[in-house]
Amino acid sequence: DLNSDSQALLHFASAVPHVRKLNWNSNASVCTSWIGITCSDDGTRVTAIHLPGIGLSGPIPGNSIGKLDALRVLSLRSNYLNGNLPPDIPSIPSLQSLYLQHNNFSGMIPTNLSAKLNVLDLSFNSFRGNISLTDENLPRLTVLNLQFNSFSGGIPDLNLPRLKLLNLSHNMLNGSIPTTLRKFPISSFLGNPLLCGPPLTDCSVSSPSPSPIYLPSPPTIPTKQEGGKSKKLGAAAIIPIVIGGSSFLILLVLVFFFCCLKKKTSNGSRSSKAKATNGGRSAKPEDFGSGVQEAEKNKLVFFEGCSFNFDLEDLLRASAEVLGKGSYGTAYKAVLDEGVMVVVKRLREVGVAKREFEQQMEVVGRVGQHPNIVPLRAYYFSKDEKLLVCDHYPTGSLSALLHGNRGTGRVPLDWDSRVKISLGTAKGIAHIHSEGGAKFTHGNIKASNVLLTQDLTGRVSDYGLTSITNILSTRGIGYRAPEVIETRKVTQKSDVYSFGVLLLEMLTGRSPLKSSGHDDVIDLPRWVRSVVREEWTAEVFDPDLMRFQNVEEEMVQMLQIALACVTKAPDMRPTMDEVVRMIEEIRQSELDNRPSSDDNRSKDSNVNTP
Ligand SMILES: Nc1ncnc2c1ncn2[C@@H]1O[C@H](COP(=O)(O)OP(=O)(O)OP(=O)(O)O)[C@@H](O)[C@H]1O
Repeated sequence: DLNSDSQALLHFASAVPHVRKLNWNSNASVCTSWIGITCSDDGTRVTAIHLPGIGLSGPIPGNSIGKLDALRVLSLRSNYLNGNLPPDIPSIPSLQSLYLQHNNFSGMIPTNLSAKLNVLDLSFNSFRGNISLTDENLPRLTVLNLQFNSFSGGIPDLNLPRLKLLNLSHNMLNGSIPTTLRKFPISSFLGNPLLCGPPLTDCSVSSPSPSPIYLPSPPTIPTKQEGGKSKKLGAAAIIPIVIGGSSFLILLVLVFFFCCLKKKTSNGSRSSKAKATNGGRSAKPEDFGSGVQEAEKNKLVFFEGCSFNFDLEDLLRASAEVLGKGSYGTAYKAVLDEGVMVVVKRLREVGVAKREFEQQMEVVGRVGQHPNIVPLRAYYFSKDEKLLVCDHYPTGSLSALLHGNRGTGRVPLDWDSRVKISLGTAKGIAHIHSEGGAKFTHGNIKASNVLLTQDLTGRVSDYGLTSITNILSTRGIGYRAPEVIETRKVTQKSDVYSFGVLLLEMLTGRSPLKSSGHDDVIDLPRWVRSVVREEWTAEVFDPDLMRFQNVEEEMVQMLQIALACVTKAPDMRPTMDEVVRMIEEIRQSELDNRPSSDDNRSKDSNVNTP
């Protein structure tokens, strides 16, 4: 009964030290006031325990939680629990979901498991021995996550018809992957150098090459304070910088004079045709057509499949509004005669010749054919003007949705939408990386470059511009990987870092850029790591997210992914394909275990959720 449940819980709380004090006391109601406890509808039994990241440490005593024989969900993930898992816990007959990831449990998995288990997540622990699971004892299993442990031996031939998500990666498993499990993706098995067979390399190949291993830093494990030291430059480095800098300045002044002179003499140029407004004011000096010469020779180049029916003349006649000034140039919203809205980006400082520009546009056009990418519709190149044309997205960017309109009527972006946008964005970047070739990067991943469709699908914009403009966005500095700050070279791994910062932004609700200017930058990864080090992970999350129930587990999983992406060493970061798979796993378990996150749900309506 409820009394014996509360006695067992008090025994657990007194035996297991915890940093964050639990408010469990025998005088208060277990069901309505004890933190982390959910009861059955009639309030007679404890059905779920959610105690993620509260600094629980040491072993769990037997005869404590194991006595809660109406328990359906147990989530003790992201603590410091260690020792063997008491066998009476996974064998609780009613247990459906067991989340113990990111602790330091060791020993073997107990053999007697609840036949009702639906989710078993023991990942990121030190469990060892064989994976002693059988079909018979787990007929309902849909999620099995054992990644990052020390399991050894062969994988049992599990025929689990309901299993949707399997992750055995990064263990010490060997032998051939059973045929029943070969339908799972390669990511389910990576990081087991002695494992072979589809989807890994064929077993006939003598020694399968070890797959790359990256170790995401678990949020509750303290890491060393990051060195904030700045390197001093020696004279040998300063002299070329000074000489280079001065020559560049002189060149700039000359170019400026030349441009002024040229402008004065080019009367009657097309610029007079363009009507541009900026919040109702004329924005003549900013007209995106002012550099267009000999329009008949340099027509707009449309990409294949583009259904737009306008030409350069129409574009230059359109009324335009400045959307914003970015590092690569100014973006205008242009309304064409038929009411069609497009965005014209006027590039500045294009550092390549026409041929190279066209080649890059070919790649950009090809890469843009994906549901999570803003396709480029057309471009224009002449000596004095370079324009890119794409669709206008009235819903705006992720940045606007997260940080804009902080007033009272504001509707915060809910968790499910954030997961959907993150997954879409990750897929878009992964596509850019695979379709564009190993050297092709986005180079400027940030929340204002993730545009949203009406149904909140994330689409990545502004890709592939770093190589033609030779500009590193100063506005994106808070998203920039540490190695890019040193080398000024963007890579696919630096895109992964920037995406990690974007995930942190989405989780914390904090922007890595302060609106007051680009010098004022928050180092989000450093801030998050420091809060996590203080052992209270929940503090990092956006207060707007805290009102959605039963999403903490997913938020912590997403935080793990973000922290893996912002690992300092580029090689240790996952690839974007891996990131997509990791987010999909969250999405999948979310779909399997939880109705959508709306704030009206009753506390007990989804006890199957961590
Ligand atoms: N196609 C579009 N539809 C709607 N809004 C857009 C579109 N393209 C850009 N924007 C918005 O216009 C503003 C200016 O965009 P722009 O890309 O020029 O600069 P940025 O993203 O702030 O910086 P950067 O040049 O470093 O990418 C941003 O707020 C961006 O979200």
